[in-house]
Amino acid sequence: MAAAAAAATPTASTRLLRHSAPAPGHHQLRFSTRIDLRHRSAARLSPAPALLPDRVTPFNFDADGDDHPREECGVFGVIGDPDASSLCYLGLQKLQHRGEEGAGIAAAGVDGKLKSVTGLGLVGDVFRDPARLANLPGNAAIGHVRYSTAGAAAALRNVQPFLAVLAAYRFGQVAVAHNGNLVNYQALRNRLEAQGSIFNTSSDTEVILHLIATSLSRPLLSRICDACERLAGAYSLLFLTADKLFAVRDPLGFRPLVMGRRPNGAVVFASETCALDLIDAAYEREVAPGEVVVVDRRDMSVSSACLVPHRPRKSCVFEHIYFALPHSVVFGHAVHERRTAYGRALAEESPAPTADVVIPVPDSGFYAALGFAQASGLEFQQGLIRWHYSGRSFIQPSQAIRDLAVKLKLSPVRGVIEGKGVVVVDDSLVRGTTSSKIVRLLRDAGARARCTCASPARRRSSAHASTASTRPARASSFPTGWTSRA
Ligand SMILES: O=P(O)(O)OC[C@H]1O[C@H](OP(=O)(O)OP(=O)(O)O)[C@H](O)[C@@H]1O
Ligand SMILES: NC(=O)CC[C@H](N)C(=O)O
Repeated sequence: MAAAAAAATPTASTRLLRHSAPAPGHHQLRFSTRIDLRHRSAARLSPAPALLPDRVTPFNFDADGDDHPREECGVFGVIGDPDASSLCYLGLQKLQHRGEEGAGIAAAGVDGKLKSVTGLGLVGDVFRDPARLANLPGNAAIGHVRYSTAGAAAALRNVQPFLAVLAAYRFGQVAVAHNGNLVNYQALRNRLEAQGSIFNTSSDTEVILHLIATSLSRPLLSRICDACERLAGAYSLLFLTADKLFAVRDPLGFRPLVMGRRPNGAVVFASETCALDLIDAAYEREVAPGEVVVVDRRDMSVSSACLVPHRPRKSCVFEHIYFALPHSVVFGHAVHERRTAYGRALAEESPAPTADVVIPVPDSGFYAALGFAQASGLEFQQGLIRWHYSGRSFIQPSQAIRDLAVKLKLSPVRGVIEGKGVVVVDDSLVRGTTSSKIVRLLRDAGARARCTCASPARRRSSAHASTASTRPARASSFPTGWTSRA
């Protein structure tokens, strides 16, 4: 059929089409390719470097001036387990803190057919109806929780995994889940559209599928490598086909991706080790920066390929400061140990000899405050209570809602702080929404509060995406009464 279409259509045309009448909640994308060979040959002769924009920012910034980093997203994949989609659901629940805008799972059935279910909102909401998981049989699945970097947050079509049919090729269906931000995606998209590709979403992730579809390499692994070599920015990716699961990490290792194994031999990939722990998968190792790991479900063989020669890592420090859960191991280091060390450093740089008590801004400020208290010999107390029915205030969509969310989220414990010199330690300040509210909360509760932030101010941006040299909080955004590390 694709050949007939190609004959009828002289121009190159790569289509990513939604099924004409998708079932409610289903987001199945059809990727049919009609390509003019002359056009494609010409494109192959031109150089294919990663297309870099003139200016890149450390984090993705919204056009509406919402200048917070939007780099999270969680990916999870399992292969070789009959309960793959249920395990995926649990893994995504554990990664919920990495994205609350949308969630989805794609699974490969025993017949080799891929199906996906996606929806807006939390994992529990998307899969509230048990029929949705039941509709995803098979022993391999990948999943995604989204915190958008490109493309509308509230659009179902942008929720991953994307499921595409490479109709003109024997590879069949491919599903993809992506954590990261492609800084050259607009340039790539412009080029692909000029060559006839038709995009179905406004997500940067979709360019990866079009690059795979238009690559002339064989087999699919080579196509994936070919596509990834054109990407600039951050990508930790999971691809699922009828018989394989591919895990890919960008050459600089911006975003985390780990690999583990269940007692029954099933291989698991996740953004954070906390999701492995939950499903009794033993942590084996990180997917190395620039590596592609391939697991074949027919014999469960695991092989590895290298995208590009080794380059120095540029892992995102914000993973350790805020994004990841404290019991995860990220970039080979325990997150809670890193946070405690940041708190100790803060105490050394800004001692508080006259304070009575140290309190954290829960949850993610906990270990930094503990480190501060340990290093300064001060009492450590829970002076703010976190209300857990609200999501992470940092990832709420509008400022007005964020303001109310902080009030809803944090309440002072008057008995702990009243009349005392209180050192308040938070892990990070992004917009200052939380910190400015805390100053008023604590003053009203009768405390003499000194508010501190365990992250140094961000002094400069680095190329591509958030990196170890990027400081997450901006000095200019620090509200009155707050200090940070130098
Ligand atoms: O300066 P802001 O824009 O307010 O963002 C920074 C705040 O957001 C984060 O907490 P979050 O509400 O996500 O809760 P958590 O620590 O429990 O994850 C972070 O720990 C800070 O408290
Ligand atoms: N935060 C992320 O990793 C988001 C993935 C992808 N760029 C999206 O916008 O959906």
